[in-house]
Amino acid sequence: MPGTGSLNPAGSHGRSGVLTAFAAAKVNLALHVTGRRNDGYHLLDTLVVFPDIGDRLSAEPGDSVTLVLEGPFAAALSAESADGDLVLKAARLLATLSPRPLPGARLTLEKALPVASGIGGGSADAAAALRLLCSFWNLEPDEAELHGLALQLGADVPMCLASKTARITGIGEDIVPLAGIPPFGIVLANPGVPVPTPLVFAKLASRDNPPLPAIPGGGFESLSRFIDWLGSTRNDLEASAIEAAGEIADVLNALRSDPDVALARMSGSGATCFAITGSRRDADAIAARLRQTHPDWWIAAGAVA
Ligand SMILES: C[C@@](CO)(OP(=O)(O)O)[C@H](O)COP(=O)(O)OP(=O)(O)OC[C@H]1O[C@@H](n2ccc(N)nc2=O)[C@H](O)[C@@H]1O
Ligand SMILES: Nc1ncnc2c1ncn2[C@@H]1O[C@H](COP(=O)(O)OP(=O)(O)O)[C@@H](O)[C@H]1O
Repeated sequence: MPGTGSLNPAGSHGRSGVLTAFAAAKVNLALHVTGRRNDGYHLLDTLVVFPDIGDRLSAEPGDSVTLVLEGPFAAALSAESADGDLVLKAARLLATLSPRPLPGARLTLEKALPVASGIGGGSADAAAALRLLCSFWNLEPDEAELHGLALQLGADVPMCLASKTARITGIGEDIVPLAGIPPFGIVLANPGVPVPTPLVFAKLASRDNPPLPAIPGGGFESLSRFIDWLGSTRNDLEASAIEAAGEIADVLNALRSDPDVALARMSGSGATCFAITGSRRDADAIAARLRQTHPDWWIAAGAVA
């Protein structure tokens, strides 16, 4: 089921011998940059959600570990070395845990999320690969060991391994699941410009910003209360991302001009922006309108449960 696949440790069985997992997009509803470590990595305070919009990974028996890319954004990845794909990197790293040789796995990635776009598609794929191959190879690392492997693959991979609404601090490793956020619809829109994450961090004007405001202990009693709270938060990477790719401002303007959008902001280091709506139905309607005016943008609608 979309939205939960990468959460499902066992993956789900399809046709015989095939395991599948869903790799949900990661959306930073708020992202504060609060400092910088000595190694140059930035300290974050971020609230992430995982809508039912994402990639799909499957594994079936094969002679060796191979990856086939399919789907709308397969070409964007094929241009890069297949060896460098985070799915294969995750497979190689996981295999180091096994004292015995492991059987081959023919992996297929249905790449639906745009690449290098601030919604952690590669990180979600890597996390899905870890979960899926644990099941495929009958490996049972404990959660701490898996978390350690995930962090070696990228700062965003541990949160994608959890794939649950959470407040994240550190560089991405300190994960506190958050309950009490009402469900909402979401629209994702990307103008088709890849934005390299290191460039956006490098362009930051300020690296010591205040953390997220307090989150009410009992959660938010309504979506409008949650939107009010979000209104007092920021994405500290937005200005430097817009400096790198001015199209992001166009996406934000287009989303904010729709009367059914409650709040619009950039996710991660961009260029994907999100809009929060009252329901999935509103999100579908907004996405349909946006496709009329911007047929060249990648636009997806979904929900956060
Ligand atoms: C900005 C965020 C917010 O969730 O999302 P994306 O825009 O990538 O989706 C993440 O922190 C991105 O995490 P991820 O994409 O896994 O980063 P990595 O591959 O580990 O790092 C790529 C590069 O980004 C910079 N980087 C990344 C994370 C961080 N906390 N501080 C950094 O300075 C570093 O220059 C690093 O070399
Ligand atoms: N399966 C994958 N999907 C996306 N990107 C990948 C993948 N494997 C490796 N990468 C590399 O990771 C980089 C970051 O990708 P991605 O996770 O999509 O970015 P972001 O976190 O900004 O959305 C890409 O530029 C690409 O070179």
